[in-house]
Amino acid sequence: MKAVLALADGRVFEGKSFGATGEAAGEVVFNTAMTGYQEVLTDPSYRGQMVTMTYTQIGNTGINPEDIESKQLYLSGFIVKEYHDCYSNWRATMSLDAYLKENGVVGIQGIDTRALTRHLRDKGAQNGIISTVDSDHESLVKKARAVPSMAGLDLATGVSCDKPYHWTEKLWDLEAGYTAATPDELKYKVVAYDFGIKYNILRCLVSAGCDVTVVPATFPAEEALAMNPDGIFLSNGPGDPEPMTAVIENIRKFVGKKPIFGICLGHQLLGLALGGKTMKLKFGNHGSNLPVMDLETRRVEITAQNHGFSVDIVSLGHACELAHENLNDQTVEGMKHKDLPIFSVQHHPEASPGPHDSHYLFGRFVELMEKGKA
Ligand SMILES: NC(=O)CC[C@H](N)C(=O)O
Repeated sequence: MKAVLALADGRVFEGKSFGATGEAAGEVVFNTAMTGYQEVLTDPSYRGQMVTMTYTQIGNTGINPEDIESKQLYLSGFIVKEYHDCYSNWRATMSLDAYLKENGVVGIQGIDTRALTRHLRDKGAQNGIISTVDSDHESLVKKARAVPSMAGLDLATGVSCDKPYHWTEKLWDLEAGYTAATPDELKYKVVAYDFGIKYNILRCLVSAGCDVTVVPATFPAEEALAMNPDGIFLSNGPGDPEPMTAVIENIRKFVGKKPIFGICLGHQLLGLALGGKTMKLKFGNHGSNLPVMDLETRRVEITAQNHGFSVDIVSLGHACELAHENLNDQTVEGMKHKDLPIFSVQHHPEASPGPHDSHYLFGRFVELMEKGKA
């Protein structure tokens, strides 16, 4: 069946349908990871977006029940060059096509994803429509233009959990698979704010020795402080951080009281809570091969990223300093408070399926909590 992708600026790509049929809308972004499409599909931070993979063959490893990053698929469309229905992996239980169909995600295959990526890189990420029911270019472009802009959208509050819960699962082990931590392994009490949290972040926290209670985005700081945690964690999530004013106000109440660690949206919300500003980037960074320098050690790490917004470090004045820098576009990759045990990164140190270069950041959080206890 024919499928068409139309962008708001009038560019149109014709391809073939895979996954669910129908019509989907969202901001079109490109992801440069060569592996891990399943993690992309289940990353809540992609809510409201349609993702094109720059890697050309997608589907080869099928879908398995262990590599999901959340309870459902959040992106609204999936765009690939060459879909492979014949999958091969020892853990796979179904094909990507069947998975997208089961979850109602519209896909398009057989388009020139290199041309699409170059277009997005030159013109910037923009809204689009994938359709299997309308093939009229003019009508589709019109629909793409009517999609609301990502800037100004609070999408995170809607993907958060409803009530607090406890997480005990550790990182995956080749022989044992996923196992739960025993109480004696968990030394640091952490309240983790869920703005669309990825499972592997929770596993990294637990494997680093954290006793994790996950709480909804709107959970009052007073109640979190009453739990007497050793540290506060702020998660990744979709959308623009700026409209999340109540959440930002809530985060401010932890400053000076507890060690804080933020990842991606959590990092941006922390920047805003500390009085800084955020901005939308031209096309952002989405992939698992992005070089970053830790300015403290001068070590370069290859990171996984998925963001369209960024913190303006200058707007933070003298409170925070730049701690990590993106070596591709020189954007703010991490910051740390000059006087308080507070730090955050724009990239994803939990990176599942990898790279694991930035795993040490969970250790840094634990060190801050250990100092706080002492
Ligand atoms: N992965 C994330 O947390 C993404 C943060 C935010 N939604 C952005 O696009 O920049």
